Amino acid sequence: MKFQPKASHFIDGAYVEDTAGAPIDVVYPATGEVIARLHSATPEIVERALLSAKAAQKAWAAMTGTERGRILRRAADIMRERNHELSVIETHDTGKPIQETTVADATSGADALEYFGGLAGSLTGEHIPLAGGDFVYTVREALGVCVGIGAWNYPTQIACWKGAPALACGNTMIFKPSETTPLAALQVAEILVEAGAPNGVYNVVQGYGEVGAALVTDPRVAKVSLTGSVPTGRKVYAAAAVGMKHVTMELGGKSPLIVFDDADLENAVSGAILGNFYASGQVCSNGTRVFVQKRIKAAFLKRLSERLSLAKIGDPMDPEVSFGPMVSARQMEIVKGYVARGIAEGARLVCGGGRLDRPGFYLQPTVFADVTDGMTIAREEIFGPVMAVLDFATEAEVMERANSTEFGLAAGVFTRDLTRAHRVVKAFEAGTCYINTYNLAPVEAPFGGSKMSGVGRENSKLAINHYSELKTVYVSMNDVQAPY
Ligand SMILES: NC(=O)c1ccc[n+]([C@@H]2O[C@H](COP(=O)([O-])OP(=O)(O)OC[C@H]3O[C@@H](n4cnc5c(N)ncnc54)[C@H](O)[C@@H]3O)[C@@H](O)[C@H]2O)c1
Repeated sequence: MKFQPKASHFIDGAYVEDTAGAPIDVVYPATGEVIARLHSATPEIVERALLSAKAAQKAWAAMTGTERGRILRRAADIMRERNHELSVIETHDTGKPIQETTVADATSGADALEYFGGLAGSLTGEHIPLAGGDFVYTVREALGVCVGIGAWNYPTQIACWKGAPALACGNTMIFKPSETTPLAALQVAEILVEAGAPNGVYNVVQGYGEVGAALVTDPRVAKVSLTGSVPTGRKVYAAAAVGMKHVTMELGGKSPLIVFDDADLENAVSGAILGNFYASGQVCSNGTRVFVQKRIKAAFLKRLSERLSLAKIGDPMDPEVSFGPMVSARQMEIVKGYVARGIAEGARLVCGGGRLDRPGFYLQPTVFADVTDGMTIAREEIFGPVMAVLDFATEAEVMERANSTEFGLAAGVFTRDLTRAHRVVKAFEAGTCYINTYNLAPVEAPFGGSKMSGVGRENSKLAINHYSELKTVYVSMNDVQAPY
């Protein structure tokens, strides 16, 4: 098989196999063909990974941040040099067009390795002067062994967004990719070793939910960072709480994108396309509830339909193709179910809605109009190429409706009125907001959700706080005053 890795897991600097684990077939979403067969980690494999990560951690943390950072930055360089090869793997793992994976996956992973590699040498505590010459200093310390658990939409990016800050702070990591897309993280592990990371610093174990659960509950693990759905997040957060572990939760969303009638229409349509159809709609921060002010509704829908007809749907390895298949038959069926619910509940199908007559898991880019707040497609995360367009009249009304959701990952507004834009953003109950654009996630900016969409932030300097803790040291310069 063309994409068969040397073995399923990467532990202590080497590939490791245990065929006793349940099989994991890797399916190329564009054809349905099995391109690799891996095995879920057995308890022995999980134990080996934990021993390896635990054993490597102290020495890794004892290196200077500059030394650790140099390794991460070297890994970033290797990832960029191999961008094409890595993008081909990512496309086969996920089905995302090579046009997308070339610019948004290994490159985004490399950005994280470079950024946190750059920060690693500057991680310090502080000095706090007190009365009488006493003082406190704080020491920024690694947490220990961190577990990263990934979703299937951005396998390379997630492996790096979690690994880079964890390693920069002196932690070691065990990363469990999604069972749907297990290939990319192995490449990240190999590259880190090639760049000079000591054995055991970054390990990859494959598996289904129970492997993730075994890692989360192990007492040797200090922190868990999950990217996944809200139901999984609830379980993982609860399990981590038993051991009082640190957590980062990057979960799902049903984000609002508000288009006022003074917006630049072409930009607003572009934003709605980026926020609904990139990666065939399989993006957590997607603005899937598009609120359009009534006066421009017809023009917006007309232009949106015209622009969507320009999408080139097809073989994701064709560099001209801009829209590929869903990640799996299962996900495609889930999304088809939502399309049927949309129709049954009275939404108006403007375009798409069907499966393409070709092998693979292709659904057309789909737009519903006249969607109302109570409809299933306006309430639940679909995680596919389905946009719901809702009408609104006033700002006060739309803000109330936009926030009326348990989710709070992202939100966006298109308007030429800057005062209104900032007022709207202030009122959004969401972690990541956009004014006159959508879905950009540069490594320099914090990314994450409010409400049920998550806890903590990835990227930016803030991620350092989530992968380290401060030790407080009180130093007395005076005699000790005891009462007796
Ligand atoms: N906020 C973000 O940054 C972000 C990014 C990408 C995807 N997502 C979300 O991820 C979801 C889609 O991904 P998915 O279907 O892979 O999500 P999922 O929740 O089904 O699985 C996520 C990961 O958790 C593991 N897992 C499942 N049960 C577990 C358990 N009990 N203990 C430990 N691990 C367990 C899975 O094996 C997988 O690796 C969507 O909801 C999407 O919004 C969020």
